[in-house]
Parts: sequence; structure tokens; C-alpha cells
Amino acid sequence: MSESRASAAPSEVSQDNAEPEEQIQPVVAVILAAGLGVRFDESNPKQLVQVGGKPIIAWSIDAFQFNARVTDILVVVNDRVREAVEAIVGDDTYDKVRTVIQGGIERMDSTEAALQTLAEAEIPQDAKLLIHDAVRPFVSQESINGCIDALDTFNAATVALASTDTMLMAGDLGERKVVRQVPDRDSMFRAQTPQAFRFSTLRKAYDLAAADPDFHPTDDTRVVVDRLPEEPVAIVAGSVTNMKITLPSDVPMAEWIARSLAG
Ligand SMILES: Nc1ccn([C@@H]2O[C@H](COP(=O)(O)OP(=O)(O)OP(=O)(O)O)[C@@H](O)[C@H]2O)c(=O)n1
Ligand SMILES: C[C@](O)(CO)[C@H](O)COP(=O)(O)O
Repeated sequence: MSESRASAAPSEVSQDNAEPEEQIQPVVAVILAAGLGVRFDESNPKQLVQVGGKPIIAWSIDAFQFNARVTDILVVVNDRVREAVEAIVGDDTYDKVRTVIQGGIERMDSTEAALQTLAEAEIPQDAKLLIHDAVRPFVSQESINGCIDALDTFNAATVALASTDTMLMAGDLGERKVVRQVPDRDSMFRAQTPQAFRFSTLRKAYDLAAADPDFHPTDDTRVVVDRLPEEPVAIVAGSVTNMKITLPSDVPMAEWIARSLAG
């Protein structure tokens, strides 16, 4: 494990702004920033693009750094962004960032790397994990707190936004896509992050998933839903502003949100 800052295990370090009487488990935010951004521009890592005067990943880390209930932060990177991310979190502001680790080829490989690091740090089995996309810079404190609270009742929770569009489930008919089903809109949600889990629950789901090389989920909720179908995943309210920067055309909207937050 290569570390950029303090080598203490999560929550060994004193938590000056936590609420020790009410919060007994560590609350660990995992910021996933090891993606290549193929849909954005591989030569311009989207995690590092500036919006509202600071890199997208700095917005994302700030949301957890400044939440009093989050005790520890782990950042997952690739070689292209490591140096820049280490420079960002080297600032004294980021005193909850324990380590910057190497991710993997797929998103689930990056989560797996985080789980291994946390296991090596002997994190408690009931620790609360908040897995967040580095490229969702404007996650609200309500959504973060909603995840932490939901884990008092559930072992898994995800931020999601109720769909305002009717969704179409499509299939192939020759070369054309055709509609196979029109699910009831009230049951349709758009997945966002953070996605939150008790450590032991996500560990178990990932252990089960490891046996299947053909499983390529794009988020952690799917790993739990597929591999632990008896485990309910609570939905926590997301927001339109908790957008994911996926395409270059998302940047103007992100700039607009950054400006409106500053205002
Ligand atoms: N191997 C990967 C792939 C993705 N991610 C992270 O997961 C989040 C959501 O992924 P996405 O937006 O799909 O990012 P990319 O994989 O970078 O994008 P693309 O699919 O266009 O390459 C991002 O913060 C990304 O850095 C990661 O840590 N490790
Ligand atoms: C985790 C995620 O951001 C939830 O919306 C998403 O699944 C990431 O992957 P995608 O390939 O961009 O859907």
C-alpha cells in the first residue's frame, strides 16, 4: 500500500469535529478517481478539470472532509492522476485523507482495492462505507447524512434520484432497438453516489462476485443486489445537482452549479 499522508488506520486519529457519544463506528468515505474518462477525454482527466475555480475531485473530497460525521477518507487513483491528486490532498485542509491508493481497470476493481486496504487497516466489520464517484462534485450534505443514517437500519443504501422521465426497456430486433417494456415511472430511479454499506456487507458481496469473471457492474449497488438479493438497499434522496461529469458537454452545467453554490 502506498500512502500519501498519515499511515494511521481509519479512525485511530483523533476526530476533533465528530460526535463520539452518538457515533461509534468509523464512517469512511472512499473517493473513486481511477477511471480513464474515455467518454470525456482520456488526454484531459475529468477528475482534475477545474469547475468554479477548483478541480472536480477537490469539490468531491471537500463534501466529505467538511461533513463532521465522516471520520476518514481514502482516495483511489490511477497513474495519470496520482501526482495531481497527491498534491491536492497534501494541503493541511485534508486531514481526514488517510491514504491515496491505486485503483484497477474497472470501477469494481477500484472498489475492491479500497476494500483490501480497509481490511488491512483492520477496519471494524460494522464500519460505515460511503463509496463516491470523484466526478460527482456537488453531492449534498443531506444525501451524505441520509446515507449515514440509513445504515442504522439497513446494511446497504444508495443515493438515487426519482426519474422524471418514463423509461423504456429496449431489446434488439435485427439491427434496430425496440421497446420491450415500459416500467412504471414511480419505480424508476437514477443511480447516484454515494452508495453506502456496512463494511462486512460489501466485503461479502464482493467475495461472491469474485467467482464470476463475466460480471461487470458499473456500480456497487448492483454488486449487492445481484450477489446478496436478500439484502435490501435503501434509497436515499439524491438531487439534480449531484450530476456525474461524463461528457465534455456536462462541464457548462457543472460551472453553472458551481456558480450558483458560490452565490
Ligand atoms: N476503473 C475505474 C473506473 C471508474 N472509476 C471511477 O468511478 C467513477 C464513475 O465512473 P465513470 O464516470 O464511468 O468514469 P470513467 O470510468 O472514468 O469514465 P468512462 O467510462 O467514460 O471511461 C469516476 O469517478 C471514476 O474515476 C474508478 O475509480 N476506477
Ligand atoms: C456509479 C454511477 O455513477 C451511478 O450513477 C454509475 O453507475 C457509474 O457508471 P456509468 O457507466 O457512468 O453508468
